[in-house]
Amino acid sequence: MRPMRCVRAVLWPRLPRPALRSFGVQRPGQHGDKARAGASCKTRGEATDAEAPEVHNIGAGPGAQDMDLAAWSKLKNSEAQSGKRVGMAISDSLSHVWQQPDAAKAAISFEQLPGVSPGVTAVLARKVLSEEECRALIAAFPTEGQGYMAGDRVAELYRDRKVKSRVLVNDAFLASLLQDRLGPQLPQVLDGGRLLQVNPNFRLVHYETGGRHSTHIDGREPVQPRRDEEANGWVQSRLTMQVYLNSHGKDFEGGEFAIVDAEEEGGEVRVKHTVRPSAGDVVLFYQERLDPPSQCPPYELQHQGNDVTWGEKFACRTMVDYIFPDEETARLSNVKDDTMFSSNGASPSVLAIGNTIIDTMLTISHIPIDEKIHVRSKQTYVGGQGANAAQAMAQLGLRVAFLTRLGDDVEGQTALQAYEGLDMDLRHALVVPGAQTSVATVLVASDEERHRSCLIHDDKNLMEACGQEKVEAAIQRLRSGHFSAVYTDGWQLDMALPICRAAKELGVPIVADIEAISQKTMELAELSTVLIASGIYVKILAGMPDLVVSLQMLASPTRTVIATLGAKGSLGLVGDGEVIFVPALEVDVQDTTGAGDTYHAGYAVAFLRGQGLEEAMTFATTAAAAKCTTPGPAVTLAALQRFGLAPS
Ligand SMILES: O=C(O)CCC(=O)C(=O)O
Ligand SMILES: [Fe+2]
Repeated sequence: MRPMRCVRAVLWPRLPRPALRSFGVQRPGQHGDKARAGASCKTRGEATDAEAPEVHNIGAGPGAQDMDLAAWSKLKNSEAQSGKRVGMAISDSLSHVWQQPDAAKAAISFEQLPGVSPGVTAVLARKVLSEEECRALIAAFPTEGQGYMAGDRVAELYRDRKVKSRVLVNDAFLASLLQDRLGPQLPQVLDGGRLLQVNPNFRLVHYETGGRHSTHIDGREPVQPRRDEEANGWVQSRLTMQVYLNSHGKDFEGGEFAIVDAEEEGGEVRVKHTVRPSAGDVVLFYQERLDPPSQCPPYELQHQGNDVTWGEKFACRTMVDYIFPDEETARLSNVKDDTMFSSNGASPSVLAIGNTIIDTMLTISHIPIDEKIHVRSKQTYVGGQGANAAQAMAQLGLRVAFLTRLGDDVEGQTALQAYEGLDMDLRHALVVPGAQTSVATVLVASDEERHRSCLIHDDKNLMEACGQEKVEAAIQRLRSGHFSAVYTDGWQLDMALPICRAAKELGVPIVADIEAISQKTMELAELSTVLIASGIYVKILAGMPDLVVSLQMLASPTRTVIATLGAKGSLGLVGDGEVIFVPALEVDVQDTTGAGDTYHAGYAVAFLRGQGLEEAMTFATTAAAAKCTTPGPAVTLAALQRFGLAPS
């Protein structure tokens, strides 16, 4: 067994890096001669070609005979490093066609693309540009001059594409227009970098019948992060923005954007999903990764532009650049990128599933038996494990949709009002006619014994009410990319499990609590991306007496496991890394009710912000401490503010 470290340093497990993923250099056998024949899987960096060889005098490319790849990469990179702009702008003379920003944004719809490996996210945005805008852009395609490359020259330089022409343009207006329209969809933070810009260097592509772009993965640009002195950071792209300017079925047949799986160079290409593009559609997806855990499926999006079988297809492509604090951060990828796109706002959206229980806390002198006593104080709170976590996540700035069972009684109304006050999305709440909302009466004795007794009432009619419709609706929204994560408190599993199964299939992370052992909770543990449970349940789930061994058994490269240990703190592990211990904070404790649920909420928030294990555990610990300083089961905004976790 590895020794446990009391850690302040390990943020992410040190997984072996596959040799070919070492950064920014030639990847032998992938760009080389062998790859030249036909469709090639993992021709990484293939699309890393912001500079036109002709324009910048780079006399060869990965498809050319007269220069080896290392030389080609070096040249290309030195060009990209210089930040040179290529070609001219095409939107200059088109001011009359652009739509009003609000109307343009209102027309856009988003869907998450299926068929991607877990860990990859690809989003299709429809109607980002209007047909008129697209027509104008096509009409403005240069047919000669700087940045223009005819098809035969493209074929010489790039073995994987057959086009009529390809033109590089530098169009800052078009870039800012796209950034504005897609703004909230673009992850603000990715791999520890901040969104910088939609790159103004576009490649316009004109395919005619027989044209194609065969299987590849889009590379980052520049190949090596570029130092930006002014912004005091390192710049590199992370996302591809593929824009379609005319329509399948109308202007051309074939030519679909296909997400594929190709195990080997020249091997069988399995199509996982195809998009029939229409004018104005944009596909956004994560580019090449450099450090996925070796055990995981490929994280990059292998894709192709299918053969155009009739007509002419027009598309243009650019990328989205991020700025990183240092070169090393810029080089790495973060395995949690499945959280990167949110559908309608800058902050990620979480689907929380779990219990609502209206808690009434009665402070009394002692626990009465066969006697009548007066209550000193009475306070009612909206609690329940799921509710505590959901309310804390909302206070911490996430958009929370809450799937919970409520009766149509006064208590149900109280809960709904509290959730509405936090701006939660309540369309998934299941309000059961004639049923009673779960309630708990907590007796808190102020005598020396300090006994606490809890009386819970769950209405059978409530708990057994069929949630099928709500579950189906939630899954549908999950499929359309609406949620960045699912949180479950481990209860109401008749509804939570089907949703978690769908989330797992889609690669949406699942943060789960487990407080009971059953077939269902064991399945939940298996599905979870982040499993946080009290130490005792971690041991029972692993079937091991030792907590560290239990963590090691349950954790994997794709599953983080955290054991909470009350006032002691928490232990966490991901993959085969080192066990992290974060001690609890010492605070003036008023009430520990809901501290665990608040820890879950804090972890989910930090996780969605892309924080590593220790950082996220520290955040969660602080949130739990903030909770302990206030009475009631749900943390208040004021307490979070006092601990610096929410803006004042
Ligand atoms: O034209 C298409 O549909 C795909 C093009 C593409 O993948 C690329 O330019 O990198
Ligand atoms: Fe591509």
